[in-house]
Amino acid sequence: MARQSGNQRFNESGLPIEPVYGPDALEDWDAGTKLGEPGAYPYTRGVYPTMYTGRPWTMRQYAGFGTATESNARYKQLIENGTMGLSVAFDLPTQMGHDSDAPLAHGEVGKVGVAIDSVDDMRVLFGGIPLEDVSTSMTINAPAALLLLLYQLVAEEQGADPAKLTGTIQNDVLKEYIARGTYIFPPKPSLRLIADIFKYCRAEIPKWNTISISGYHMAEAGATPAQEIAFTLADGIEYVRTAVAAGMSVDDFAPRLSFFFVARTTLLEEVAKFRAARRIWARVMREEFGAQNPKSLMLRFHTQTAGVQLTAQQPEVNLARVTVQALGAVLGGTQSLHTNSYDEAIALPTDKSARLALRTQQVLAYETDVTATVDPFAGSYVVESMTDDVEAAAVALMEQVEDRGGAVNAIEQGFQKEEIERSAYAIARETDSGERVVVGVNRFQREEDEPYEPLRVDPAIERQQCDRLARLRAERDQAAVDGALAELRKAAEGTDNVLYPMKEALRARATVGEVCNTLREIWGAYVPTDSF
Ligand SMILES: CC(C)(COP(=O)(O)OP(=O)(O)OC[C@H]1O[C@@H](n2cnc3c(N)ncnc32)[C@H](O)[C@@H]1OP(=O)(O)O)[C@@H](O)C(=O)NCCC(=O)NCCSC(=O)CCC(=O)O
Repeated sequence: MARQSGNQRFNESGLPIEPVYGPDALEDWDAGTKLGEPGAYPYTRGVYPTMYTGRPWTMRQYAGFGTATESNARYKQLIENGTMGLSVAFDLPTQMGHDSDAPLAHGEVGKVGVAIDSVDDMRVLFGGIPLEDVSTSMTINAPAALLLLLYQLVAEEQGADPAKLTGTIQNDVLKEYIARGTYIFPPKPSLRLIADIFKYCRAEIPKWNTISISGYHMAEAGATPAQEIAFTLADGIEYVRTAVAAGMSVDDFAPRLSFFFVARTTLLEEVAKFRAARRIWARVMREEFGAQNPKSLMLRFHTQTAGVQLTAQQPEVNLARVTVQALGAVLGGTQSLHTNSYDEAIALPTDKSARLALRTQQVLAYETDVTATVDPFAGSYVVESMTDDVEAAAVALMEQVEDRGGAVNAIEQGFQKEEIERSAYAIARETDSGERVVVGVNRFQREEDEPYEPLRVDPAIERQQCDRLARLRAERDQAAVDGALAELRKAAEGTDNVLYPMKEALRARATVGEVCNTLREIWGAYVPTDSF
């Protein structure tokens, strides 16, 4: 919502927003250079010439909880309801590279996602789902290589050709240091691992999107739209530099970089943000990195509607919020979309709320006219002006990151985190004072909400998962596991690609925790230098 100071109103990025925009707003504006054609440089109008007139975005609902068996059932239900791609949520122990029976995992098994300890669990997770035919996103970062290899192992067991596998691993560790927190190793070995993943995928799984460079979590932590894209693109630049320094040519990996942003209820600014992000990335890739392949210049992105804007009070109102947020993502040209369930501010989505969230996307895709024409806001006085404004603000922030020596150095100096904290504090202050209206929270409240029965994860799941692990350790060929982990250790100490020995260890049924612990012993664990 627009904030006001005196007579001047400001958008979420803190930039002035005028009550009326007219031709004078675009006086020096040149459609040829600012817009180009859809599917052509600078990709302001979208990455594909036909966009949704050719094919709708991928409806990709993020899901996963409890054991692999329960999550498998949810995926099948989503597919039956018309979801177009899978998106796996892992529990915290898996995300941190701990087995379900590790002391640190206690109380967290299966809570915020599915618990995956070994290839046995992965086989159950995708049982009955032909992996050659579905595209799967996995929200996994520090242990991304492991989960990707487990996926490949299960796909191969199904008889799939790895060259045909499509999907995405999040694999974006830099934003974990800034906003999300599931890092394991320090930046240097983390970046080396990411370069190993880029090389491995190019050789073995060439259609896989190797990373999902994410601003979503920064936005959820309070980043403004300009900060969200600036810090995300700055992380992207760091990854490109890392891969180039590791000996790859930019066009060998850049076509498989992907991005992930939030969509807020401030629809006009969000559309401007997506368009600005595409323009900046295309320019950076062409001018700074000399990319030649058009696919290297295209910023392809997934969007999730803003969870932080959902309220526990009067939760059905969230359906309206999610619709507006999703509409912004579509008008901004997203490639893939997750719409949150209306009950997500309270608990894990129920079957019904998950279905309603997907139905929201289907209404937008099939009952409205926004898919009938590409980039409907092109030439709009206000949206083009805002696109320029958000772009300029983001570029200025990216320069501040560069002045600090790039994304990693800026992270080590606490720059991005401090900037985001400042924005989050401003939002909290405005909400408390009522300057920022949140329907049902600081205006239009009700005395009593209707009763709501949330979905809860059964605590017995942890016991079951520990029993599975005990069985696995008793059954497997321990000498084979030890030998494979020794090979992995050797590669991690040297410069060989770690993914090849890692795959053999996982095939021999080494667990996620055992593989990560082997790497922890060599690479150490990251300790944040927090200024808060
Ligand atoms: C690139 C994206 C963004 C989208 O990939 P998709 O496969 O869905 O879409 P796509 O690449 O655009 O399209 C698939 C294929 O169709 C083609 N295609 C699509 N539209 C076209 C058109 N109009 N004309 C011609 N071709 C077209 C593309 O070229 C591509 O083929 P080719 O490939 O052959 O060109 C990917 O990375 C992705 O799916 N990301 C999802 C990430 C995600 O779900 N994250 C959840 C995070 S959840 C989270 O983190 C929040 C909570 C937490 O903290 O845990």
